[in-house]
Amino acid sequence: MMNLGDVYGRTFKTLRVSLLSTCNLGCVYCTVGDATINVDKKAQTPAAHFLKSIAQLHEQLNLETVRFTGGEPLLYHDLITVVEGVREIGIPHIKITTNAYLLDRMAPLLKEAGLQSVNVSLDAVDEEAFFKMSKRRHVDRVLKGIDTALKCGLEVKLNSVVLKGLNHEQILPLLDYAFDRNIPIRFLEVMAMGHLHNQADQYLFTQEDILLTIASKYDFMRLPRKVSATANYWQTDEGKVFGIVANESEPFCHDCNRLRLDAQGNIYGCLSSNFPVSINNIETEEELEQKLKQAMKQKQKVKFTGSELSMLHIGG
Ligand SMILES: Nc1nc2c(ncn2[C@@H]2O[C@H](COP(=O)(O)OP(=O)(O)OP(=O)(O)O)[C@@H](O)[C@H]2O)c(=O)[nH]1
Ligand SMILES: C[S@@+](CC[C@H](N)C(=O)[O-])C[C@H]1O[C@@H](n2cnc3c(N)ncnc32)[C@H](O)[C@@H]1O
Ligand code: SF4
Ligand code: SF4
Repeated sequence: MMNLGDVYGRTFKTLRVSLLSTCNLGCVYCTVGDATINVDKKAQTPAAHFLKSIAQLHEQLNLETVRFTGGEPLLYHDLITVVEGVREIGIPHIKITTNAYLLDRMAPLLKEAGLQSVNVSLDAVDEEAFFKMSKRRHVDRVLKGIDTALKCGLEVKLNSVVLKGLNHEQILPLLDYAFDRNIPIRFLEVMAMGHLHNQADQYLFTQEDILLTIASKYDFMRLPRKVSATANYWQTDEGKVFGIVANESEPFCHDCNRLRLDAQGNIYGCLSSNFPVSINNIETEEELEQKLKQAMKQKQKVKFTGSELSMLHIGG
């Protein structure tokens, strides 16, 4: 095991695994979304490839968390095998970020396989607003998936991207939906990438805008930020907690502990890096250490603005 750290003392403790790069929704702000499903399972990376890389990385880094993402991870053909595999490797926290369109069917199987936590991306509870954001009908499918996940005993959190003029009026309905069910919710500032990368300023609803909206209904105070967290959190006078991932107005690169692995066997030290570092065919610890050092150099300097990310590829 190696002690990898950069000049800011950052290490890799959370591995985000992009299982595939296709999706069944077409979120207007996303690099992935075009509402097409790649049904060719043979084109997807075999579970064994992911598990080999994850085991090698864990051996070097003593990972605390694996988070599956994509694309849409619930479309990955062998998800149960990779979740079970990660449990066997011994990584303590196994999580997923998903649009939950297929979660109703998958939640019990995932729980059984060892998954603990689900971040559900939900930008609206209203059907028309959901369609505007995701280009898909049937928000009820997502809501049913959330109910099933909760019933199975999975921890659930919500992620809601806010776009000015498209869904900002959903902030309070989303908040009330989450508060009623005691589900933590985080609002996400849009990052300047994907289809909107040139127009992100026009759609950006900032942390401050979000707080002003919530202040029209609730009184709240800020909570101390947890180390390496993506979100800032507040607590209302009634004891309900909500968060904001303020990628644009309050970047959180200074204690970032995340490493990304894609379906081609490449690692990236930063979500915004466009430079793949392949760990395919790595056999020795020394070789992997060199690759990890290369990836660590990709982390953003402590100050960055989301607009610097425009044009770059980002996989969840
Ligand atoms: N800039 C940046 N954004 C990130 C990073 N990790 C996640 N995000 C963004 O944060 C939002 C929420 O991502 P999630 O997949 O729920 O991950 P998370 O916030 O780390 O999840 P928790 O562990 O539950 O806090 C998404 O918009 C991600 O793109 C990161 O390392 N850097
Ligand atoms: C890329 S998605 C992949 C996982 C899954 N398909 C989902 O939507 O949860 C991961 C997270 O990134 C967020 N995201 C995607 N594009 C974004 C953008 N331009 N700005 C902010 N967040 C974004 C999504 O809302 C989601 O919460
Ligand atoms: S945010 Fe997630 S659900 Fe929406 S298009 Fe992107 S990958 Fe698909
Ligand atoms: S932009 Fe890069 S360095 Fe900054 S928090 Fe995200 S992954 Fe970490």
